[in-house]
Amino acid sequence: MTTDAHDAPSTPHATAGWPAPRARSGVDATVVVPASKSLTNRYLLLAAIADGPSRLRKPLHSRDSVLMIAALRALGAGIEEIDGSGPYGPDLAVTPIDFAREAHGSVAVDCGLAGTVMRFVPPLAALTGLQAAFDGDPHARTRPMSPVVDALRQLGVEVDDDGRGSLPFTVAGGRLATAPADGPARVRIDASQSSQFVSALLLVGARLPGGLVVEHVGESVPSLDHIGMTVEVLRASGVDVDASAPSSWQVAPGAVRAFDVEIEPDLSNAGPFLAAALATGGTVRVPGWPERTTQVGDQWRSILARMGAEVEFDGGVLTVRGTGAIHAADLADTSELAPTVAALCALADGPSRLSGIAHLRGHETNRLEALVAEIKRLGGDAEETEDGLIVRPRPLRGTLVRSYADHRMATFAAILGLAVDGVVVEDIASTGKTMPEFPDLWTDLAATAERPRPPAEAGSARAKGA
Ligand SMILES: O=C(O)C1=C[C@@H](OP(=O)(O)O)[C@@H](O)[C@H](O)C1
Ligand SMILES: C=C(OP(=O)(O)O)C(=O)O
Repeated sequence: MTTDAHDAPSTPHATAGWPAPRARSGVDATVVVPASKSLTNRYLLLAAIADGPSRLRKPLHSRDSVLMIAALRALGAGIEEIDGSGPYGPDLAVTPIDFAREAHGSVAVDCGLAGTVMRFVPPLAALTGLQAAFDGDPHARTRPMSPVVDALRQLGVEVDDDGRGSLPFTVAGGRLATAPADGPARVRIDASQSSQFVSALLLVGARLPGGLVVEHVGESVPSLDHIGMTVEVLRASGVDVDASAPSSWQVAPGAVRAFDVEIEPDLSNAGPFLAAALATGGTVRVPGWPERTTQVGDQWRSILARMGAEVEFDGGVLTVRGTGAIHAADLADTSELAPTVAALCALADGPSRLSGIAHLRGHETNRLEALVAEIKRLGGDAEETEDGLIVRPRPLRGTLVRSYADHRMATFAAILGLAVDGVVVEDIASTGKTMPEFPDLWTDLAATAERPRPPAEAGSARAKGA
């Protein structure tokens, strides 16, 4: 289904087309992947409500983390860049918000297109007593928000949204951190459109004087791994979270312990690089892969093996070898991994089905619609189902692939560009949302395919730490 929206440029500021590098033989690279967006932004927010100064080591520096930092500073946290050990920028030192101080006045929060900012920060604003006006990119205004607004109203916080239930809105008072309580506050929300609605409330729950119970009512909650991540980072900071009942979470009141943490690489963003091994019949290694993680991107190990790769995990390095075959797949609940999986499906040996991802219609763009439109634009065949996609491989031809300001649509196009002549990616700068280094890393990766080398030599893209 191609719509008018999908024939329009992604953003008013879209960069000119980026000719995607083609790889005519297998890539052979070690890629140091920058830090996780989801972990960086959770730890930043927790540090802002912690009981003392915290440090984030090897954090992400991207548009989404910059927006989170600006929002937290506006609400009273101190955040400084300090010497770091990460290859992609300094560490971050965070001084928490002083909730004992009377807070007056109003602040503006730019959410950009960051779900973690637009969903996680409003409940924090409601803790402070400040009036906070939230807005974001044009498409941010269409992303689902009303469960956060509803939850704040259930907690007695005034939210002025002119009845829209979406950005822009103002959290206009409420001082949840000091509200009297004789038991946990309770909210009931429908989180079927985003797990971030639940995470947003759990993250601040311990700072409510009686704690917080969040109950979900409605269809199933998507991206459950991300709620697991929220629960785990809270518990690691000494917060008691009961997640034992289905669709219900209870956060006990108490201090959020200050921390010193090293952020894991972003395993979702590792996806396009690992997919390059399959798309080119090459080898890609990602060092620093955690032994244990709550990141959904750990699923690459099983997904890529099912699609035909040899996958090995040894000494903290994940190695993916393309075998020349890309098998069709029937995969459920791939969450934010889906655009990368869809690129491989378009190159696979038969039709694939992705299910359990209806909520991708509320991501940076309507990803189901966008993926179908762009696969078709490339000469492939795909269709939307109620909760996902069917992708039928066809011979593809190069063209300008639209990004819709969506970093994962840009990287989807880059993967196909490795295997198809003449792919041009619109607005490659959209990758700056979570990985500003993407164009350089990708160019380095593709160059390893062209380089003649003796069989024993391992090529390397930014092989720092490898
Ligand atoms: O909490 C988080 O950090 C995220 C949760 C998920 O959102 P949805 O539940 O809306 O899919 C994921 O897709 C997003 O990229 C990051
Ligand atoms: C859905 C995503 O982002 P956000 O955090 O903006 O929801 C994503 O990065 O795939």
